Amino acid sequence: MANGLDTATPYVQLSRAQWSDLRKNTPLTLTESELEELRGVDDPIDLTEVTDIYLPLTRLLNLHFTGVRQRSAALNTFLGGERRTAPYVLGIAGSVAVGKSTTARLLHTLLARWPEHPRVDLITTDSFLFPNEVLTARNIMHRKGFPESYDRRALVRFVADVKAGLPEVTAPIYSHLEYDIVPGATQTIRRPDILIVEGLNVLQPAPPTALAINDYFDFSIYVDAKVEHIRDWYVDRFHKLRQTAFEDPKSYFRHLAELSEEQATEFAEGIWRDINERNLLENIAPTRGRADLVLHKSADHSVSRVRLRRI
Ligand SMILES: Nc1ncnc2c1ncn2[C@@H]1O[C@H](COP(=O)(O)OP(=O)(O)O)[C@@H](O)[C@H]1O
Ligand SMILES: CC(C)(COP(=O)(O)O)[C@@H](O)C(=O)NCCC(=O)O
Repeated sequence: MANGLDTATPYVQLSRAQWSDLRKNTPLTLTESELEELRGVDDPIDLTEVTDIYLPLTRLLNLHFTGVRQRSAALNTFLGGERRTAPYVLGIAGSVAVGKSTTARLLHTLLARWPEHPRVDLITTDSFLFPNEVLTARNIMHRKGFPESYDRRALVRFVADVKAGLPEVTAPIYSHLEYDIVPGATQTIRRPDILIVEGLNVLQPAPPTALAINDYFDFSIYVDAKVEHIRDWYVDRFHKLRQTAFEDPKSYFRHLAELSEEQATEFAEGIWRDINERNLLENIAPTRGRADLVLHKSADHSVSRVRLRRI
């Protein structure tokens, strides 16, 4: 039990210290100014967190990537002939405001610095939200982020096409500023070594007889924290956004820049309670057990323990 490795459960539980030891000799390839670029709004992540948490994680993913490549080479040998190796797909799940996008952007940068997988792409599932016009027509604007607010069929098709090695696969683009899909804008994924898919619902199981995006995942990470901490982070970030993004004339929330401090807190707590917390409890948290790795954050946003699934 002492090293978390000899329990009978499918999970290995590791303290922060045990996990950070698993960095071994993985070098730090990120500078303070690069980290500044990758950090999310109001995310206090520093280079110690990168060294202690993200370097062991990239070491694990690099080893796992190599294992998956070897497995697919074995299949190719069996089947004969030349076959293109499929991109390795990594899913990142968790609540609104838990810091998934910082995790995803950091892994995007760090993983691309390994010689075995220099081409890493990142997609966030908000690209597959229905446009506000459709959400309004379906009377589900207040359900943005819930499973039914996504074009799930298009999302599954997208991940399946990337995994199948299609030379170019396109996706729409969502703007947090405009709070909507950007009409006509697309992003193109061109056969990366690794595709990171980040979003609230990436671990949702498929409906009967269909496939889900996680059927195409090689590895998945759930970013976890106590609900009351995530709520505080959401409200704090809302205040930060009021002084930054919401001041932009293009911001969907520009009218909120005018609210008093108390009104803004009340507004943010309302959205948290009615939309994001509900979605977390009903749809997102129940998928945590499906993740290969859970990063558990404490009140100060730092990762305090890690759970790795070994079978
Ligand atoms: N209203 C907004 N305006 C601008 N940026 C936003 C807004 N809401 C969220 N963001 C940014 O969008 C990204 C995704 O946020 P979110 O879905 O809450 O996930 P997470 O906090 O887990 O990364 C974050 O980088 C966040 O800072
Ligand atoms: C855009 C989101 C649904 C997240 O999308 P994801 O990329 O995780 O699929 C979320 O950040 C959001 O805007 N939720 C709606 C409620 C709110 O404004 O907080």
